[in-house]
Amino acid sequence: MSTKTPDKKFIFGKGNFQILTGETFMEMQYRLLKEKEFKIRNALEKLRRKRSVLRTQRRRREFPVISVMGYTNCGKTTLIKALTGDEGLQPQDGLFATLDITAHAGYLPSHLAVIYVDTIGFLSELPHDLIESFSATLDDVAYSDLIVHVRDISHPETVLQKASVLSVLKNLNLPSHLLDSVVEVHNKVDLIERYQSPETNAIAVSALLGYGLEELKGEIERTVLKTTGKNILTIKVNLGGPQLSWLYKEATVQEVDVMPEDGTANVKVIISNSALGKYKKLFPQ
Ligand SMILES: Nc1nc2c(ncn2[C@@H]2O[C@H](COP(=O)(O)OP(=O)(O)OP(=O)(O)O)[C@@H](O)[C@H]2O)c(=O)[nH]1
Ligand SMILES: [Mg+2]
Repeated sequence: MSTKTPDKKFIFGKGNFQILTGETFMEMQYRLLKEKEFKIRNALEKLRRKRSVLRTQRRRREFPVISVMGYTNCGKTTLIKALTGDEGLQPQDGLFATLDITAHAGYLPSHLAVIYVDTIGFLSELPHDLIESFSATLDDVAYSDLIVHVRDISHPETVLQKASVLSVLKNLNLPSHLLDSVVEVHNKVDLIERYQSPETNAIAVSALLGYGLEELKGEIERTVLKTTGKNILTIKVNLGGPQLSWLYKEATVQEVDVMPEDGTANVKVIISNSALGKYKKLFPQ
């Protein structure tokens, strides 16, 4: 499982500012990051134990949940492995390699932690009596924040497969915000010479060779920030007060720029609308 701390270069910012408690600024940031990592681990553990945690109100959840869907064998598990570095994942050549829904943590370019949900692959010729139980495994997708639709672009029937996936998605009664914001991924581009996507919005990747992953993460981040009502802001804080610790706990701190002269710092954060409201109430300017 990937619970790597985000890029130290960004997080640790400048200087080694001495805080009144005797803990250095670097030590404090390290401790706060550890606490954050602990929180992510807990959230994942809960997801594992109880899939219906996905049903806790979308808006109140701390980590955006991204459902990775697509036709069987298109490379969903390989892609999640590449995005999260989760070595426990086992892609396989064959139908229905993934038989249960699992959750995996990853980071987007601005250090936003997200949870990717690996789902069971679609198949158009699914026997009739199985369709219902297959759809039941996808019930919880309705509670995710974003759907990533992976396609095996090298498959001779890729267009039919897309149509079949979209038709199942339509029948799942998903909220319209999910259907309208699907990120389409064209996978296995390494098998096609000089691949040019006919769909302008699709992101071309090779999950196996790691091509196009940064572009995909960027697109996922932009869409997730939009759909979850999060903001990227720079907030000036007094290092003697509790603001910085609060932001580490309740938001995603991206960058801390310390001004040793006056004991303040400019803190770049990703923060939800609701956490921002709380912050303004707790720490009025
Ligand atoms: N050449 C190539 N092969 C890939 C790529 N991504 C995945 N594969 C291969 O495609 C096969 C299926 O990959 P999986 O990740 O298991 O596919 P899946 O969508 O999770 O499959 P199910 O769980 O069965 O629905 C494996 O043999 C992968 O190695 C890619 O970008 N390029
Ligand atoms: Mg799989």
